[in-house]
Amino acid sequence: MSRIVQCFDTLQKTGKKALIPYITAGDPTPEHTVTMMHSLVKSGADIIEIGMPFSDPMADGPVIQLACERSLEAGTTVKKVLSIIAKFREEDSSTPVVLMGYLNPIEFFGYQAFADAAKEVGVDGVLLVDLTPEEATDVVECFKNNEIDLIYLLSPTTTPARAKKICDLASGYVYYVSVKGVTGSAELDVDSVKAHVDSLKEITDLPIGVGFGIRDAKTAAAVSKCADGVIVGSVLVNAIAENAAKDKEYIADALGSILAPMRSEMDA
Ligand SMILES: O=P(O)(O)OC[C@@H](O)[C@@H](O)c1c[nH]c2ccccc12
Repeated sequence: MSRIVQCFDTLQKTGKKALIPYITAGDPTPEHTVTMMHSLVKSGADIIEIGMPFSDPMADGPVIQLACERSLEAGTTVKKVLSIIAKFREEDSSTPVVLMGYLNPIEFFGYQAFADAAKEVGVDGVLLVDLTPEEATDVVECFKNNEIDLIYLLSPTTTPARAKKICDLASGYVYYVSVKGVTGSAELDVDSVKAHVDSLKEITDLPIGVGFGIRDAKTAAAVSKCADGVIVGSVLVNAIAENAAKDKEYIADALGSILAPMRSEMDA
């Protein structure tokens, strides 16, 4: 059983929902990330989504675009991201880690080489934003052979037929994007999310995580009532930006103080 499957299994037994924070690896520098990851776990994260910085992050709004810029500026490479995960694993062997990224840098690294290295350092899942189910086959094999879960995005505009096709390829969980648009959106309509998640539940048994536009504890709790997990990115990344000049413990605490209230409100 993969760490991700196990995680959702345990949560389900205790009636809890997954809290999945996102940060960009290497933001503001590669030296910061591991400390931040441990702080996120301490503050209630069940799974951590780590972004691999990319120069042209099409699905990201300004907050995460700038995080990618800071990270690339600080010299973060795919190799460096993998070494960050290895370092995190020295002290945490249980929290699932999902690497999120765009195909270009990974294609350059080599899909098989990347999947092998990701497995080696303890990555549990990958979310490749621009990997379409049509072109997925050989790429998918590289990850499947390494027992790495492939997380796919479903959006409000995904047709039921396509959603079914994607869910059949996916493992671990599926990621329902709550709004049309990019990361860091302001508006999320809980009723519409609930309706979409309910209809996805009819076509898949995989857990459903919901992300985009969740920035406070109240919204996190409301969304967690209608899904299996909530993903929170830009509000954390924004706190990194605001405190980028401070030391890493300070930033790690700042992240914890955003995440912890979400955890308590979700569990209340
Ligand atoms: O930032 P938000 O609105 O809280 O949404 C989470 C999101 O940032 C994270 O999951 C993510 C970062 N980059 C992405 C690109 C595509 C899909 C998802 C993502």
